[in-house]
Amino acid sequence: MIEILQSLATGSEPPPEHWQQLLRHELNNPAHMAAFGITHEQLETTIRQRYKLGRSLLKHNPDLPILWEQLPTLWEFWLPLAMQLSQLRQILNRPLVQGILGGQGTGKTTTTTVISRILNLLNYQAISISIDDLYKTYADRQRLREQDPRLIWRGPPGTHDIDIGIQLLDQLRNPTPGQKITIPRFDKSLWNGEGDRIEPQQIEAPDIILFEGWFVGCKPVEDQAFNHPPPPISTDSDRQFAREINHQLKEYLPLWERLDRLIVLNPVDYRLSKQWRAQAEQEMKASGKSGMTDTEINQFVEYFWKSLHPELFINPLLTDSDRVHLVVDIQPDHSVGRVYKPVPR
Ligand SMILES: Nc1ncnc2c1ncn2[C@@H]1O[C@H](COP(=O)(O)OP(=O)(O)OP(=O)(O)O)[C@@H](O)[C@H]1O
Ligand SMILES: O=C(O)[C@H](O)CO
Repeated sequence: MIEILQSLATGSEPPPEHWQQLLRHELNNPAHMAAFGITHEQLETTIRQRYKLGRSLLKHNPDLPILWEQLPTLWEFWLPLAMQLSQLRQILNRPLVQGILGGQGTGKTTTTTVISRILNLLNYQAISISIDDLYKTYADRQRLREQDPRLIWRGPPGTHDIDIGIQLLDQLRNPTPGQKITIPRFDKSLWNGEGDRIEPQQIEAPDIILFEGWFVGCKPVEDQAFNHPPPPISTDSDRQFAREINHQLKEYLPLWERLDRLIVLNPVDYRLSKQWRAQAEQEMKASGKSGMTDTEINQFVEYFWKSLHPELFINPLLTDSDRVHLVVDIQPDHSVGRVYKPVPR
């Protein structure tokens, strides 16, 4: 399969046996076909279109080496998702908001970058917005920390400006003709890594909005979930903090109501976030920037788990076919594993 996909980069027409292999590969994965709404009748056309699109993407985006490094992910996930979004956008009479939920380092930024490039080739304008863009300003978070010293870092529910997010999604979903839309932006490197809001971006209304974040679409859970929570929620004060954050999460539901669809990037083990974060910090240090120490990384990632634990808040979504349209398993090397529609339990 990988050799066939490598031919995407060469420009020569694949021989008939390669087409047959691509078709068989898809037919052998009915869950994948169902997830992207590919019927047997459309199979051949879809595969040929996907191939053509992949080839054009590689040709026009030499600055994105990840495309060559991750050809199977491109074939199994990014190309079919972008094709599906363009079809859905065509049916919907307004801009489409795609939510993308994934823990730290699951590949949200990479995914939204690649999907936007593919959508461009399909003549759709896409914009990526992160829940991080809604963080309160540095000054506001300083004040928040004075009131509640447990909020040592940005991140948990309570540290975002939800009203700005609601107004933003409303404007993006129903723009008036010619309207310019102001997108808030956040720079994580300011104030010694604490981050602050920066000059917003002004854009024309896009066709598709990719709204990503580490708890996008998560719902509050029953209070009893905190009676015997998973580690690192271990002390009484951890349990108390987790309960309060769970309560805060209610405030975010109006934001999630404005999503048309939700995808979950689901690491095969949520603890991989630590390893991925450590890799990212090492890369930052290698490029001459300052990065966190291993102890700091552990504390940072555990703070997120103590706020909204993936086992409590993400696992229930994996079988929630009403709210989640696609689950994508992410393997330790970042490549995709299974891609499927949740099956109700
Ligand atoms: N499919 C992939 N194949 C290989 N590497 C990948 C893939 N997706 C992401 N990565 C790498 O993993 C790291 C984290 O990816 P990315 O920044 O996209 O994740 P994220 O979910 O946005 O992270 P964060 O929560 O920290 O913002 C990056 O170094 C990126 O290059
Ligand atoms: O850096 C952050 O704020 C967290 O990783 C969430 O994206």
